[in-house]
Amino acid sequence: MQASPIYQHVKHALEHFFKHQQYNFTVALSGGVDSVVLLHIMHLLKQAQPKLNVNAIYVNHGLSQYANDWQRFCQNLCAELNISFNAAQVTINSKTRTSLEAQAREARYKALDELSPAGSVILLGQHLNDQIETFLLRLKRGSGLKGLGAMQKMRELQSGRICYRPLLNITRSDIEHFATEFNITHITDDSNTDERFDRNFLRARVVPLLAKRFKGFEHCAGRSIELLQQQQALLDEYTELDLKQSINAHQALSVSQLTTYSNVRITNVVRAWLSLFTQVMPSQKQLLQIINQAINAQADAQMQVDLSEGQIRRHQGYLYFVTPHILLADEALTSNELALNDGRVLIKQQGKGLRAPLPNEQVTVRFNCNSARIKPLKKPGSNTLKHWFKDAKVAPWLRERVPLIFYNDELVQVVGYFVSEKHQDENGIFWECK
Ligand SMILES: Nc1ncnc2c1ncn2[C@@H]1O[C@H](COP(=O)(O)OP(=O)(O)OP(=O)(O)O)[C@@H](O)[C@H]1O
Repeated sequence: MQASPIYQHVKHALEHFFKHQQYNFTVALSGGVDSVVLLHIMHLLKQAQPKLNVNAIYVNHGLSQYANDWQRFCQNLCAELNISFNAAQVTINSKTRTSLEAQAREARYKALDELSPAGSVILLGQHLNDQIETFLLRLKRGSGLKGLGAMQKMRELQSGRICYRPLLNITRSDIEHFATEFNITHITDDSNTDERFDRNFLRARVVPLLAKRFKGFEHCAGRSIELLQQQQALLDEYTELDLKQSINAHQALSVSQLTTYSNVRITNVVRAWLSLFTQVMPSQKQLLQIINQAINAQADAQMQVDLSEGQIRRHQGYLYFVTPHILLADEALTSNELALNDGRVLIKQQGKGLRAPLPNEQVTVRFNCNSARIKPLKKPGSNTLKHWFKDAKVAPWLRERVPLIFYNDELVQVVGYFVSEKHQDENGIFWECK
């Protein structure tokens, strides 16, 4: 086994971790041939490298009638190899197969992260054919450079945990040969052969056809994917530089800086800027609309482009991403200033206004809460904000920009207009917006 190219490959791949004194690994064990082979290799590596700590986790999605059998299989295998084992039970309730797979994946990573010992690297069994199938699925969807780059060998989860795919350059058939040669038993998931599903169709029909016709196709495709990843990494570095050049301290984007760039570079930096605020990228059409309005509209013209999670506004030569709700961070209780996303600043002043918040009152600033109620000082009775705005003849398009100060869920100040009678204090505080 030690002489086999797969063992040598994984050993070589992990040396990078050993160099950094990282010896703790958790195998994400599904019972399928890929992760089972990976587990055997880690078991062997442990003999050669005594510092190595290996454990395994099986995530039981409860989706297959065999899920518990697979769990038992994994548990027995780990007992045989003297590798500590854990299983996590997750619940998935989705209707379509695509969203089901996505949910299962998300739940799986979360469970793996939660159950893995602190600091250990999670090892996943995806191989070169998984990678090519992912590439082809993305090609079918019309993805760009990033999407076609498919899976990264190394990935960092939100928590900072590292996931690593040491078999990503190895073909499925090499893994299967290894298992046959060394009599390694594993489970087979029948649902992987149903060709109504795109990945299975690519796996059973398309990739074998290409591999038969073009010698070395899988490795060549793998090399192309690695090149795409490198080019994306390079582009990311340049994008970072452009973004740094183009934004100010409030993360607003300078229109005059944009105009020094070519069209593709503008589109690229606007996308990168938007990704600071939202995961949902606008369509190509919306993006062009933003760029056109930002650059071509008269300097004093109002600009507003609505996106799903906020609006793009222009103010004194800068673009702002304005979200409807801005929550004050806890430290804002003591801090005297808050920069709003549209370039204005909310400043806490001492004087006639509100009593200070109590220790159990969280201070937040919100926008667009027309149905919130308040009894303003020197006004008759309590009513909705909509009513008081109307009463004070505030133009409708200005109302949404008025910061509203809440103590917990109670509206206490309509900045620039009203203070709550119940919360008033002659020697208190008030918020001003500049
Ligand atoms: N139930 C499971 N428990 C633990 N690990 C799992 C489980 N299912 C899959 N894995 C891990 O994920 C790897 C990839 O599995 P598979 O190809 O079935 O998942 P996938 O849905 O394609 O995931 P991905 O989106 O990450 O490619 C496996 O080799 C294994 O390491």
